[in-house]
Amino acid sequence: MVEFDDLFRRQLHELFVWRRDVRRFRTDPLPDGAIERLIETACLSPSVGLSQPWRFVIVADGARRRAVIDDFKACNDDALKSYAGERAGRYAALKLSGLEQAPGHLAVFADKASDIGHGLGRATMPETTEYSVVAAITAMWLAARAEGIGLGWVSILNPDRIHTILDVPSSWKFIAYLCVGYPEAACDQPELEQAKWEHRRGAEEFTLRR
Ligand SMILES: Cc1cc2c(cc1C)N(C[C@H](O)[C@H](O)[C@H](O)COP(=O)(O)O)c1[nH]c(=O)[nH]c(=O)c1N2
Repeated sequence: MVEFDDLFRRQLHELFVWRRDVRRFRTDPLPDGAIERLIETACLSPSVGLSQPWRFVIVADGARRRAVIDDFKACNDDALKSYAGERAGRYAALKLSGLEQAPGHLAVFADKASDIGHGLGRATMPETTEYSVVAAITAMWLAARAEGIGLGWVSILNPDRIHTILDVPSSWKFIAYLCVGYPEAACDQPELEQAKWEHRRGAEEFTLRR
């Protein structure tokens, strides 16, 4: 049986502290196989009924990547219109994706039609399929950071449009579009906090006792 010592636990904590959502990427490419390795790690994640509902699409085609970037721009323009006054100014100043610079684009879907796992755990909570995929993305996020690779989650996208651009099966539900690459800088504070958009709150604020 594998045991983990205090040094490992301290370093693991540092990994949690220094994992970031990255929007500012260097343009140099990732080593061959880096994204595939991260996908393999993600596949070790928990999933409802061992259904492994995650589906990954490595987006290398230039025209598809450009179409995703165009969709992001359109959705981000719409999002800006939902804010007014000073908040709109702040939103406009945010950098909310590294799609143009990141060498890696990775789309992640949940397969809602798969029989893997024989439905265990999903009868009353079918949404556990999507939860399982999010768990895998979180594992990938941390595994990437441990290798010095940054990952940025982009959700300012139209899911139907992404479906069409990537031409994936209709039973796949779009979960995330991830930018992958080397970050320009490391930081232990969320970028949205640095930009004074929102601040990180302590666990006590989100914990009830009954
Ligand atoms: C489901 C989901 C969706 C998104 C995000 C995250 C998650 C979990 N985040 C990143 C988010 O803003 C970031 O995680 C928080 O600001 C906290 O920062 P750190 O991840 O700690 O750096 C994110 N960031 C961004 O710039 N554009 C985006 O579209 C999204 N979408």
